[in-house]
Amino acid sequence: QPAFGQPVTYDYVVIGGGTAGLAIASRLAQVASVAVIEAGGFYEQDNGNLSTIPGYATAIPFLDTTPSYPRNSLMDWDYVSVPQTEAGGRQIHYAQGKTLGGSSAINTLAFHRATYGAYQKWADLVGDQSYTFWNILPFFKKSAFSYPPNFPKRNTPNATFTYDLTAFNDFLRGPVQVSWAQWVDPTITWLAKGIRSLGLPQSVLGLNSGFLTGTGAYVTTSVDPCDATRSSSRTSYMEKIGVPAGLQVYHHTRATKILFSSKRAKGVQVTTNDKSYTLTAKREVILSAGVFGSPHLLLVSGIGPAATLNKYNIPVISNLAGVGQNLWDQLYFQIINVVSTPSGGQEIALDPAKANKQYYKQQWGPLSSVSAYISFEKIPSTLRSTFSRATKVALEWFPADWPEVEYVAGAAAGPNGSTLGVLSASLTAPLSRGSVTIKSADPATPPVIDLGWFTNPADGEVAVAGLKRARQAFNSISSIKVGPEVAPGDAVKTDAQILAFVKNAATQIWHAGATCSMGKNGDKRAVVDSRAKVFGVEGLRVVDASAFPFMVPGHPQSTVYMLAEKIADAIIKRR
Ligand SMILES: Cc1cc2nc3c(=O)[nH]c(=O)nc-3n(C[C@H](O)[C@H](O)[C@H](O)COP(=O)(O)OP(=O)(O)OC[C@H]3O[C@@H](n4cnc5c(N)ncnc54)[C@H](O)[C@@H]3O)c2cc1C
Repeated sequence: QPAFGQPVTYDYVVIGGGTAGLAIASRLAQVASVAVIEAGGFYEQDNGNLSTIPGYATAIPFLDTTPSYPRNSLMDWDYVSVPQTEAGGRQIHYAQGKTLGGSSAINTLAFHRATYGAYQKWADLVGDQSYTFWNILPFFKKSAFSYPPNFPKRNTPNATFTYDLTAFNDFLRGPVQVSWAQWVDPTITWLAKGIRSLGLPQSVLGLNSGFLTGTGAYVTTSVDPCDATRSSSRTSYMEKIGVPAGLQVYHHTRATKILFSSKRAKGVQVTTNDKSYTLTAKREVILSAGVFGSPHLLLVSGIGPAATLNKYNIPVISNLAGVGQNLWDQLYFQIINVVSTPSGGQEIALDPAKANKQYYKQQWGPLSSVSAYISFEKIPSTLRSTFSRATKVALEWFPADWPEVEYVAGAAAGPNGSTLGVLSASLTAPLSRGSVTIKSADPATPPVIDLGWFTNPADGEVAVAGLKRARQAFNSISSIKVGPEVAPGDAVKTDAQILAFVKNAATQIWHAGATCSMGKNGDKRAVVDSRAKVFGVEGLRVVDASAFPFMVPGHPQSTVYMLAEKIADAIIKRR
């Protein structure tokens, strides 16, 4: 690191050493000098095994979504939303990784791609056909390497599958390590059977070939199968492929303002240990601070709706109405039953020493795995017929292969050594929109986050149908159910009761995006063009989940990596 506080100049200054930030920085640093500014540090120190060991991915305490969550401010931004008026007035703690690796260091590791239709929609919306599935496939392949399943080690004959050998280009050996769980939770195999009973067969290709709707599969995960540890953007882009010579990482350093000379981004004001200094960018500033951090930093730097900027006496650099708007989020709710089948959570709770031994000696057992089975569908006609006309019309915006609901089969330790079977549903075509704005010009004041949950009544209608389908799936395997339903509970029967339940119980699945949406010039939601360049200024791009034009169906991390690779390639080739 250069002498502290010295003005330093780089070709590129990347704000945020998260999922997208480290990926794009690592590629650019092979041909140029690059500074990465990251507010957090090293997750092995600040979150220990909770981040590293796959089996703990869903057990990180600060993923609690209530405002009284146990804090770990070394790792998390401590974002809490405004009360969600249509979701029981609840305030939601929305965890976001603050560490090298960003949210890829705390996420739940599911790794798959969206659909042909979704990426075609992206291409059409932004007016750039380089975003179709076939055109972005090379960047998916460049970012991630997939190992074939290890069936002998998996040793679960009722959880075998076929997959698409061509989905990953093993020859390119992308840095993110992707694999199928080497240990399968027995309860999940039962729940998978329940989901299949809905008429959603197991896919022969898996979930990385552009097809999701109407099928399901054991999902690939961002886990390195060689040592059964999390593959984050840091272990992959900074360690697996080596730290490129041109890369300088400023960790524990916060970006407080993007600096402009006239309309050109020329650097970033940063703070380390309360000391402020400037990093100058000869070519570009790249903003990768995430779905909440990126719009927040744009706003305090003078890019956003003029009315908001004027209110806080922030000089307007670019009047862009879309900054912080168009927040997409996927709501998530669960059917929970005590079940008679064994589970990983139960095994860990009953005999932690055995689970530890299996993990450390064999890289196997419940701690080695997040072995979810995931399925997607459009709500079938029998339930769809109950939708209002407005909901049916609104859902027509989504392409034919874009699912409306995702089902995830999971399991957890229950009370007194029991197992809880968890079948969740989440809305993959949400129609409510939230926003991110500011209440102060001071970058240290947290942004105002309104998730907008259930503000479009269509989401309530789809959620009711989704919950009924998940319950139907669970009831098809009633032989493993023990006692009454734990959640929502047998008393929750009518549509009105189910709606009240989901509004009060739904949480995020942490897939927020699109707050600095990509789009065509003139589109009032658009903040960046298809090359991720911010409208109205020079030398500034936004590259992260905030720059998506919408949240893709399913789990987005593979698409975040793809976008980082695509924009890095465009910058390097000057396209
Ligand atoms: C709990 C959780 C579970 C999830 N599960 C899954 C899953 O199973 N599968 C999946 O595909 N996706 C999952 N996701 C979503 C996925 O991880 C995110 O969409 C993705 O990681 C976002 O990448 P990003 O680059 O946009 O932001 P991030 O990875 O969050 O990176 C933003 C970075 O910017 C830094 N930063 C922000 N502001 C500043 C500043 N002012 N100065 C310096 N640094 C700053 C942050 O500290 C962070 O490191 C999950 C997310 C979470 C939080």
